[in-house]
Amino acid sequence: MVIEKICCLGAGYVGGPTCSVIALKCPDITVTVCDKSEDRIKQWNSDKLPIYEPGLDDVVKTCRGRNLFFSTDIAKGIQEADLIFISVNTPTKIVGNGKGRAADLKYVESAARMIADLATSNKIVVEKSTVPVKAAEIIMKILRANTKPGVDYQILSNPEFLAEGTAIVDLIEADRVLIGGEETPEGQKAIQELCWVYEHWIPAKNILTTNTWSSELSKLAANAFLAQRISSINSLTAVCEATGADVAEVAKAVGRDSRIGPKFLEASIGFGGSCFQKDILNLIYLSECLHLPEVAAYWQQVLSLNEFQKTRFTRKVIESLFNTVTDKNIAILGFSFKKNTGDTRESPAIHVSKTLLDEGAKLHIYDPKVEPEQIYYELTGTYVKTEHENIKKCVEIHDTAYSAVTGAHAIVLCTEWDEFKELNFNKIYEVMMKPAYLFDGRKILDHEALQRIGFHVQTIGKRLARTGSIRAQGSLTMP
Ligand SMILES: NC(=O)c1ccc[n+]([C@@H]2O[C@H](COP(=O)([O-])OP(=O)(O)OC[C@H]3O[C@@H](n4cnc5c(N)ncnc54)[C@H](O)[C@@H]3O)[C@@H](O)[C@H]2O)c1
Ligand SMILES: O=c1ccn([C@@H]2O[C@H](COP(=O)(O)OP(=O)(O)O[C@H]3O[C@H](CO)[C@@H](O)[C@H](O)[C@H]3O)[C@@H](O)[C@H]2O)c(=O)[nH]1
Repeated sequence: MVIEKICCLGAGYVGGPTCSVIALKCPDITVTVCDKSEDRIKQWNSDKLPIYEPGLDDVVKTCRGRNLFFSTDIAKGIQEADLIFISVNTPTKIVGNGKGRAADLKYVESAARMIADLATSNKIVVEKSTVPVKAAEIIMKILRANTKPGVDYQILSNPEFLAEGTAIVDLIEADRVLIGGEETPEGQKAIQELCWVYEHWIPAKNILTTNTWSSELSKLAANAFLAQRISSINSLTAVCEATGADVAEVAKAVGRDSRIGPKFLEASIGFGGSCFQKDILNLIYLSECLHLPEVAAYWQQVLSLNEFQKTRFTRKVIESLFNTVTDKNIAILGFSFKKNTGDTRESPAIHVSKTLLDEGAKLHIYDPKVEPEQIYYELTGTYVKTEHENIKKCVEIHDTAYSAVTGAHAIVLCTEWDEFKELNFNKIYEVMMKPAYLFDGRKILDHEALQRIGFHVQTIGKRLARTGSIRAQGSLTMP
């Protein structure tokens, strides 16, 4: 089979950018991205795309209407396609068996059932969503139990490794593409067909093929390893603050060992995003189901350390502000889980903001890409506007960082947006309450320069020397 038409179920952070890049690099293939959400598809077809991702607008503008289409007509998409990506969400279960840990596969299952109902010709079905090991078996069972005469399915696993904020570059210059399939001649043929799609721009040596279960597990393993590095360096921040070591210096020295490498060793207030926690919980649940409590406990510690880090940082803020933030104005700079995305899922800024609100603070939040409604949603758990009225009494969303910090007792920097490095802190110091506190949760500012201006500065993994101009009002170190 030559792949002429691809359909993708799920027009989210993965389906949208991935298929846009496939359309860009494969002008001979027609790509249709389908979603059951009319609103989302309307946005993909508008000038304001539903997600912010550097470079995405240009790719979509080049291909949309040419060989890239966004549609709610799932039936047509499925029927016409030779190959179907399943890129639906796989959140952590919130009820029932395995709640709080297992992945909820209801959207994957419903996508498989739609394909089974609607397909009238052979399909290669590709699991792109992140799933527990053996999830492809569920898709296989549903499809093969409902096969119509003359329709044959091959199921592949092709996990996605893009990171938000760098998705387009990650897709175009992928370190590797991973494709798992059945160890049968038909399975191997399907793998080769998907390889052919990627070979339009990915060197063949960077396309790894495995069996289905290795592919599924590799995705969980990659995220677990990445998150483990962050928890490892974050665990040392507490040691640095207590001893006078500087975590940036430690990370540099450790990362120079070519066996360890320098990437993903940035200490922070903790990792966020929709993937790390969810996928490690998934791995923990899998380990428990396989009666491997030691393995489960090992990965659980990566998550526990992350919670500890978020709590430790927030406690530091409160303790420094004389152990009370009641009625104090706190400016929160950055609300997304990392720079260059408007995504707030599991953002550490949510933990910081909720804790400060519980302690009675008034928050002034600024983020260059997160919509106010999204911030209110994260703080209330609902998009119902009338339910936001209460929180609006203590949370104000600002259009600029300067407006957010005016009259603030403290600034808490939660996301490493580049524009925060360019702020005029002399001007900011003037408009803040005194003593003026600044907590840099991302280690991106020039702390010595801030101290010279007069700020009381605290950061992660480094005990800052008190300069002459500083009259320390709170404890500078964590217990
Ligand atoms: N966000 C990332 O950076 C990232 C990276 C790699 C892998 N992943 C994985 O990819 C998957 C998708 O993640 P995401 O962030 O794109 O999720 P998302 O929530 O942004 O998008 C999922 C979309 O699927 C749609 N959908 C659900 N069921 C559907 C159905 N039956 N038919 C059509 N559309 C349907 C939803 O309406 C939603 O728009 C998850 O498994 C995630 O773990 C995410
Ligand atoms: O040294 C670091 C690197 C990252 N982070 C934080 O870790 C979180 C996740 O960052 P990142 O991994 O860059 O973004 P994600 O979009 O969550 O991407 C991860 O999760 C995706 C979904 O599975 C995978 O595809 C990617 O490969 C994997 O990097 C963010 O809060 C970052 O601020 C740190 O604190 N220190």
